Amino acid sequence: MARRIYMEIKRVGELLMEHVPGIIILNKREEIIWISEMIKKIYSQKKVLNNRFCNLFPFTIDILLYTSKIFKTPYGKKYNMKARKVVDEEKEYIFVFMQDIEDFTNDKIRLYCLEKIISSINDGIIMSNAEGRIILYNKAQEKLEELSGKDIIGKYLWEAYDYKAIEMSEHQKVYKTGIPIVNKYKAHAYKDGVPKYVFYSTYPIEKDGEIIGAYSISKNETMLKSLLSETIELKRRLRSKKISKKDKYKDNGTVYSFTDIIGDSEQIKNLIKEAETMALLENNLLIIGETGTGKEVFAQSIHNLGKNNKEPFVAINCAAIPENLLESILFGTVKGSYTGAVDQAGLFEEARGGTLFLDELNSMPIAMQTKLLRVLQERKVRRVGGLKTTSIDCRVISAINEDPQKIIKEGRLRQDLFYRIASLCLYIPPLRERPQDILSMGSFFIGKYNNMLNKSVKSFSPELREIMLSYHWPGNIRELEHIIENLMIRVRENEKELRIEHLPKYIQTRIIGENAVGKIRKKQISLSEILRDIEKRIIVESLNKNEWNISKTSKDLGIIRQSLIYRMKKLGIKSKEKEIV
Ligand SMILES: Nc1ncnc2c1ncn2[C@@H]1O[C@H](COP(=O)(O)OP(=O)(O)OP(=O)(O)O)[C@@H](O)[C@H]1O
Repeated sequence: MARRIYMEIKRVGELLMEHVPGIIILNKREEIIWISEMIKKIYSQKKVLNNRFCNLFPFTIDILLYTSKIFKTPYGKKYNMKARKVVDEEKEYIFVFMQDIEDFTNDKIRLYCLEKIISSINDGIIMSNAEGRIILYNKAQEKLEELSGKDIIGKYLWEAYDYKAIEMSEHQKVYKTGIPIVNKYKAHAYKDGVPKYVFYSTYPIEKDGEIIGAYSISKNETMLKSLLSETIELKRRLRSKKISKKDKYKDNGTVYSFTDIIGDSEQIKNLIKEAETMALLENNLLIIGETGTGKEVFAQSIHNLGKNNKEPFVAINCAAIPENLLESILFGTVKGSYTGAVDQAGLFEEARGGTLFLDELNSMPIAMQTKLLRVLQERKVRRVGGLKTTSIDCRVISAINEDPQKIIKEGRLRQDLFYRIASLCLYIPPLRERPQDILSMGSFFIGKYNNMLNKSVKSFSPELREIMLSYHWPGNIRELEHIIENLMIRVRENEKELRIEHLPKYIQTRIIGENAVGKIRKKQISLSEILRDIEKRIIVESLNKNEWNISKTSKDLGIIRQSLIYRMKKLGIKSKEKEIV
């Protein structure tokens, strides 16, 4: 019988070894009856078996049953030790577990710990892979969207969220462009027809220069509400103190004026002239332009040229604020109107005498648009929960990043509100329609990062310039700056020219791929020419990088010398190209 139980206990020990490799089994008299392979590496089996535990270790079993202890071997290795009692057929056994502390750096354990952390944090996390399948959905996200991770992990995003088109998936957008989408407030999930709004940002996951997926972090709205109120309160206090006069515009809430606007194209020059005229009028103004085209830059410049430029410029991004909070932020609150509400002026009151800039107005929910329209018509505002009305006395500049006619047709922008906010209209064309500005702004950003990073870059390589001119710049100037920043980080201190190879791989694929496909589509060039062109470009870039040393270049490209020489001949690469690239 005893033998059977011993075999059984030994089997349990072996099974447990999968999880904790260091196991010692003791009988009731605390004599060691079995040890795992890992313990055999520390002590000789002869010395250990049948010996009493207290002869070998500095702790009593009673202590280890009660709490875990760190044990240091004579060689300096540390183990975490704990004990558990097992009673079987009235026999008592004690299992002592020894966990290598450094094991915590093992991938398996690290992964386990990360999973624990992800499931216990307050922020919602959802992650998808390259195909758009959901691979992670934590508990907090379940709470926010009232969906179950069990049901949706493994599904495509568009299946899980019932999107009408794959393009509606922001994760896929981020995966394809590599550009994060930040501070969104939107509902993707619906419970019994009720939208589950979440406040979130989506980021790409980059590994070895390639994007392999995307993830979003969603915030808890209640917490966010109090944070936002605090931020607004802080801003107000800062503004009222007018801390510094060093920056010429600091005390009115702006940083840009027309002199900061860069661009050599006729379009931008005309636009500045148009905007300068509009600055002298006091009508409400609508600025239309894709994301990152400089709508806020123009709005601030217009304010600073206007006669009320000493008064505040107050900006709010309508897409970033939860719907029920937007109303209190714009119109203000009266103490007690909801839990935690204080007597607080809204932004309309804050902007008195100056300008209120409503960015991404097209994201404002329709119900809120109705309230805004009423305020603009009556030119009076009433704080949430209050009875008293206050006259409003500010210029309203709004910005939208979509075609107004289209969103009116789709019912996302009230037509009457559009007429109210768009007495004057300024349209900023996308960067791809003003190629001259791509280069002038590019040079401006080179200068900016030369200063910041202590580098002395002078220009773009001809290849890079060509690619930049034919890329379609969906993120406009913001994206251009992001790309130049990436180039400038990677270019070496002694280099004078930015080249394609200075870009991370995922950006290269994004901009080169599109360039090539664009040319093929326009039938300007055949696929084989494109491939030849890319091959030539990569080889010449690498030759330049390696100062035309054939051995170094072939190593760099991962091909043998002979193959490199053959390809150079085939592609007509001669060393004179050193000067032209
Ligand atoms: N003409 C310009 N000259 C200099 N910098 C510019 C110009 N246009 C845009 N920028 C820069 O590009 C970035 C984006 O500008 P801005 O925030 O004004 O764009 P936006 O159109 O308001 O974007 P969004 O619609 O996403 O709010 C800023 O860093 C700004 O400094």
